[in-house]
Amino acid sequence: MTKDGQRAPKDGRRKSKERHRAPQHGQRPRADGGPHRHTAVAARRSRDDAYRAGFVCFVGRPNAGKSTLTNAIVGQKIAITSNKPQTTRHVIRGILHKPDAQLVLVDTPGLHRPRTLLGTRLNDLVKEVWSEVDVLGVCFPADEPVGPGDRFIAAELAALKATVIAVVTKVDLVDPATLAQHLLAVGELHDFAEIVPVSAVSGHQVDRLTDVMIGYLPESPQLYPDDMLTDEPEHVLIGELIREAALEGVRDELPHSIAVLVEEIIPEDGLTKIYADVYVERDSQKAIVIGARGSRLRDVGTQARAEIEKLIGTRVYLDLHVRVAKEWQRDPRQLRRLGF
Ligand SMILES: Nc1nc2c(ncn2[C@@H]2O[C@H](COP(=O)(O)OP(=O)(O)OP(=O)(O)O)[C@@H](O)[C@H]2O)c(=O)[nH]1
Repeated sequence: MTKDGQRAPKDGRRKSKERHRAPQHGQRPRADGGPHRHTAVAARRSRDDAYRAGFVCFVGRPNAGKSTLTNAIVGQKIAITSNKPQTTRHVIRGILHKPDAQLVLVDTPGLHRPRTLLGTRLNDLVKEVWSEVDVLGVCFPADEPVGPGDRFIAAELAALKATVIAVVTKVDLVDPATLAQHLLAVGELHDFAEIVPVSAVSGHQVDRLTDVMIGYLPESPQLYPDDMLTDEPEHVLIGELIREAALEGVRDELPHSIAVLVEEIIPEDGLTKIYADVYVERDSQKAIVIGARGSRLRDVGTQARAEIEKLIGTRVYLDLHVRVAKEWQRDPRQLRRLGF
């Protein structure tokens, strides 16, 4: 990036290729799983046990712990997490492979009362996913009392065809008596098929939750190849890692104003060059993200680069550019451009 924020000419840069192509959520993909599929799974399966596969979605109010739980189940950092509500914007899918089952996790933004066009789009997205999955895990954080946000979600559950399970998250943060009371309060919200307390941080009951959810999946052939952990395109995952780094330590109102668009990914010998734009809504926000003499943006770059290197396994050169897209959360054209 040059001093006035302009980029060098784009000559010679190739557009990135998406690594995996897979069907949209809810849509059954090819039974042969495409070119990477191993045949070993079929052989491992015992003839008596039905193989189960299907889609599971965690829902819940913002900050309920959905992304952390998704990561704990899939065992790799796929959905980004942060302690700011509404971090998750994209539907990100993690895939858990077991000898007798395949559990496909769809991660959604928290459902909330919308205040902007972005809010409305996010809620529509959440409901679209709900109508397509086999199991819905509604997350209730154990360290916060059941409140209006939870009741708002519970009221939306009645008409669904999916099996609805209550997941009481973050149980490591409360004592047994508080947990017991919380479980009772949750039980009164809806006629859940099961109520499972878990801690994604300590790992407590994560395996049990997985088994419970698999039990409610339909009998089905394997849906995805054995080695696939997510079918999100690489540029989306990279954009999310940059956004996560940009959210670190900024003022509370800023997270909702940050969006990231990865423009180009250029693999070279052992090095991947990544060019990305960080969008904010106002000039004042741009100054915050860049920091004094660019110090903050440098930190964001350093942190994001380390995470991206873990994800793609090569050294990374990261070029970040901060741009202002005025009021992008309310502007349909801008929202489309930013992928919403
Ligand atoms: N102690 C503890 N903290 C947790 C646990 N699960 C999540 N958290 C923390 O809670 C915060 C929110 O977690 P996320 O997984 O980002 O929540 P989310 O529901 O995906 O949030 P949105 O993206 O806003 O919808 C983060 O700071 C997590 O580290 C848990 O089991 N124990």
